[in-house]
Amino acid sequence: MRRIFRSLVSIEEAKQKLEESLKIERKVEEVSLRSSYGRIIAEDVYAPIDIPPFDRAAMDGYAVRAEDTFGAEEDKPIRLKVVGRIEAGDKPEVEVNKGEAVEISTGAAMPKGSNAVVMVEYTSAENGDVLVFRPVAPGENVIAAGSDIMAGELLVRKDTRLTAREIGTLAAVGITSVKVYSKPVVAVISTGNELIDGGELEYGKIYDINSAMLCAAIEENGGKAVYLGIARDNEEEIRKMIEDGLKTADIVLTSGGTSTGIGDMIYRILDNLGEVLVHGVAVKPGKPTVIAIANNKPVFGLPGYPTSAFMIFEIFVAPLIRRMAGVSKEDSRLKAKLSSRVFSALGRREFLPVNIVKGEGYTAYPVTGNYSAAISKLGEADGFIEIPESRAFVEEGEEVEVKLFSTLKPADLIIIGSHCVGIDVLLELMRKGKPFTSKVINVGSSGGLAAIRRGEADIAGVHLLDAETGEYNAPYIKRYGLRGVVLVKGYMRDQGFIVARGNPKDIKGFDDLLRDDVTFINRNQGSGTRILLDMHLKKIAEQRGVKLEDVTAKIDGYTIEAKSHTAVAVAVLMGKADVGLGIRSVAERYGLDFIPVRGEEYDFVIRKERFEKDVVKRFLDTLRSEEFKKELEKRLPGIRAYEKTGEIIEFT
Ligand SMILES: Nc1nc2c(c(=O)[nH]1)N[C@H]1C(S)=C(S)[C@@H](COP(=O)(O)OP(=O)(O)OC[C@H]3O[C@@H](n4cnc5c(N)ncnc54)[C@H](O)[C@@H]3O)O[C@H]1N2
Ligand code: MOO
Repeated sequence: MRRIFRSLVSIEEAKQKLEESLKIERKVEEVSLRSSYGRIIAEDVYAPIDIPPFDRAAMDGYAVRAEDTFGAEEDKPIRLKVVGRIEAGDKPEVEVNKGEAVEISTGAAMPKGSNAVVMVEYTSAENGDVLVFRPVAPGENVIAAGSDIMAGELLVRKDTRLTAREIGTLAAVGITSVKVYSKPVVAVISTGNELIDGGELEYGKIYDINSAMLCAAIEENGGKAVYLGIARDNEEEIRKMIEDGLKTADIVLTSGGTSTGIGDMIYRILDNLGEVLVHGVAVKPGKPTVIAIANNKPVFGLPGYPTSAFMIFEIFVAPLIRRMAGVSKEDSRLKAKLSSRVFSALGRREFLPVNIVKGEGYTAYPVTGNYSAAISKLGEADGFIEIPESRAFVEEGEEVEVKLFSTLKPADLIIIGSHCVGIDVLLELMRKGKPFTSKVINVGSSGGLAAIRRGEADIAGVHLLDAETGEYNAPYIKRYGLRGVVLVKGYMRDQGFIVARGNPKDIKGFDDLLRDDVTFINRNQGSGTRILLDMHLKKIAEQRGVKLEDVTAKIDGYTIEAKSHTAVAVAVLMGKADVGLGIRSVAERYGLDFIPVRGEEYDFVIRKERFEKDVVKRFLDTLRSEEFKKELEKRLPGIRAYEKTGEIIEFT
């Protein structure tokens, strides 16, 4: 029988159960000081000796009795008898008596009787004597014993993370090894027949994401990751790997196989090996989480979806590793306004990854789409917001608290708008100069214009076709009432029909879409490609003297909407459709044929005052460069610079 989650527990309940069943031990080990960087010291360390251990000369010169030099002047030097010489490292055998001096070098131990050093610059050697031209005060140019560190002083406090500075201090007092907390060992197992670890990707297979990601997250939090491999969806194999993990590790993590499907068996295995504390948490993402105790060790069955696995790791596993490793972490949070309304699952607390952009205050851009399955969304995010169980949505503009993954580093260049691979090439060329950081947020053309209005984006990439005039972008800037901005003409993207290789259905134009033997795949409403299609269909309707609906009704597949150019190409590749509209570069990537319809003008909107930014200037220079033009030709067929590229239209 399939197991349906009996009842979801809240995050707090799950943590409580884990807390009650776990005895957290912090193990300690001794490591050499030289290899202790970044470790957490497990003891208070007191200085066993004074540093410096003896009075020592701070300058090259002569060790003297300060009193003997009183009254010395440039034209009335005092003569002292030189009775010896001490180098750094020597044990001083001589003594300085009244009227005597000892030649001394920086770092050498001061001889008995002396209490100051006259710098060599203010002396002159003469027949075994030295003439002193300036007086010194007692203690001058001498570093007193214990003045740096006094024996018995606390040097480094327990639980401190050792950096170069602490390590230097410990080295000063002769410490060569330190007690540090052992890194908790965390075993990582991926499960799933579909997973492979590099190599050629057969259809149906995917590369293992979770193990590499989790191993890094373990190290980030102060643990030691041990990767055990990929277990097939086979109860025996998974159980053996978990048992191996339990033998060597303090914590065992699996990912995948936690849910209720046919291949999902982690629950059963852990139920046999130990005690399952939690099966199902009221959280999104990460609902099908399993937490168990086996051999007195915690075992976490993380969900298979990468973002789900990561968030559950952050919520439950990371704090546990840090406690065992003695690592502390400041939560860093900030308040931001939400860029657009988001819907959330009632009854589950949602941890929604967001991207932070600074305009007037901070704006949080939620990642879009099915983010629990999409790893790249997590890579782009700066942190996440928590949406309570009781909320079905959070409104655009509402203030939210963002918990940051790490310190927020504002990017030098922020581009928000419609996605285009041409931008990636442009940024790559810009990077040949001075290094800079950039953030590209893909929220569609209209989202880009909104970000320009709010002052969040330096640059917005847009391709909005005005159905009335057939003109790109400029009509929309007017319609949006944007002022103080410029439209920089970008490049052309060839739009056309994507068809199977050899064009077996002989598609020549829009009329062919109405044929009975042709199946079409459409794009989503609001996309530029869809507007282009409907513009042409309207023309056909006018020519034939019928309504637009009569034309669209004749197209098999008009109501089937793909969300991206790539999705259109894949539908054609798999034979689900004969034809779709999209850009040439995607058709070529999939080895499909392409019949051009028209060029789409992809442009950039920039606030005028941002032209003062160096990176914005460089962006423009690169856009207009011959190199960019060539690089586009070489790498992105169907995206091309043209005579208008770099032209500027002002909107005042
Ligand atoms: N009928 C139901 N189906 C699903 C439910 C449900 O409640 N009822 N829950 C969904 C939710 S929510 C999640 S989250 C996932 C979690 O499922 P599993 O933990 O059983 O994981 P799998 O099915 O094995 O994998 C899910 C997904 O992730 C991919 N995956 C797995 N491991 C890796 C890895 N190491 N690297 C990259 N990708 C990985 C896997 O191929 C699947 O695509 O279940 C939903 N289904
Ligand atoms: O719980 Mo699943 O992790 O929503 O995607």
